[in-house]
Amino acid sequence: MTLLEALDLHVEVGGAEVLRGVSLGVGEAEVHFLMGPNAAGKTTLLSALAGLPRVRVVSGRVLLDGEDVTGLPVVERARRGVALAYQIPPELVGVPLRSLAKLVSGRFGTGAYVEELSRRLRLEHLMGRDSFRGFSGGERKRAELFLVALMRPRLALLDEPDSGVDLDSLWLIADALSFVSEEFGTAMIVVTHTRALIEKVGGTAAHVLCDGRIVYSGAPGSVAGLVEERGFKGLCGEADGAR
Ligand SMILES: Nc1ncnc2c1ncn2[C@@H]1O[C@H](COP(=O)(O)OP(=O)(O)OP(=O)(O)O)[C@@H](O)[C@H]1O
Repeated sequence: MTLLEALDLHVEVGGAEVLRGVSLGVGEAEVHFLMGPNAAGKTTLLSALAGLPRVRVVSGRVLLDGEDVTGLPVVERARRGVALAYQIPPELVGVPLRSLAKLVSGRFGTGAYVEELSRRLRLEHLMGRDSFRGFSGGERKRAELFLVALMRPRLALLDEPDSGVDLDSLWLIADALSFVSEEFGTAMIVVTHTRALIEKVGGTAAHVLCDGRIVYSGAPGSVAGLVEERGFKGLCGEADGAR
């Protein structure tokens, strides 16, 4: 059965329509990439799927395991295995990363993976420091992915897990995404602008969102190649012309 289905979603943020009819299906353990120009609505889509109150679903539905969860709050969706990683994680003063990892892994039964994941993401030297406090951009992104992975979600919604990271961190993040997908069978929607990440992870499909609509979907490598070749301007412009 399809794990997650978005059906003709129309979503408003701050009174303006941002998503204008998005439909998307994600099966168990599938990895989907979401690409698109700035302000296309990628974060808004993840927020709507997670159930964040900052966005308002005007029409359309979100189904989880075939059940309509459109009206369910974020905690209820989290209980059903949906985890959302923000673009900018908050600093937690007085809470070392090790304690946070212990708390999360204890709750989700993933204690056996703390060491392996912290090693894969090269976080060992940060485990004693306050979570996210003074972390570099790359360290933040790696630490956040670490915590989301420890939740062993059924569906991870990852908003630019590679933003601002150097090439070494990019490979670590790609490796961790593949590991989590294979080891936990976690399905993912990953927002990214990075072709190298998509090619390294592989995955099921990539989608291009332009001005609140998905205009292209296909095999991850070929969609990423198309984006590089024609640019969002070309792709989004073409879709506009076809309407
Ligand atoms: N609170 C708000 N009030 C009004 N407009 C908003 C609000 N939050 C977001 N928007 C608008 O919604 C649109 C989509 O934003 P969103 O963050 O979803 O884009 P995105 O595709 O994730 O962009 P980026 O690649 O830059 O992260 C933007 O035009 C943004 O300015």
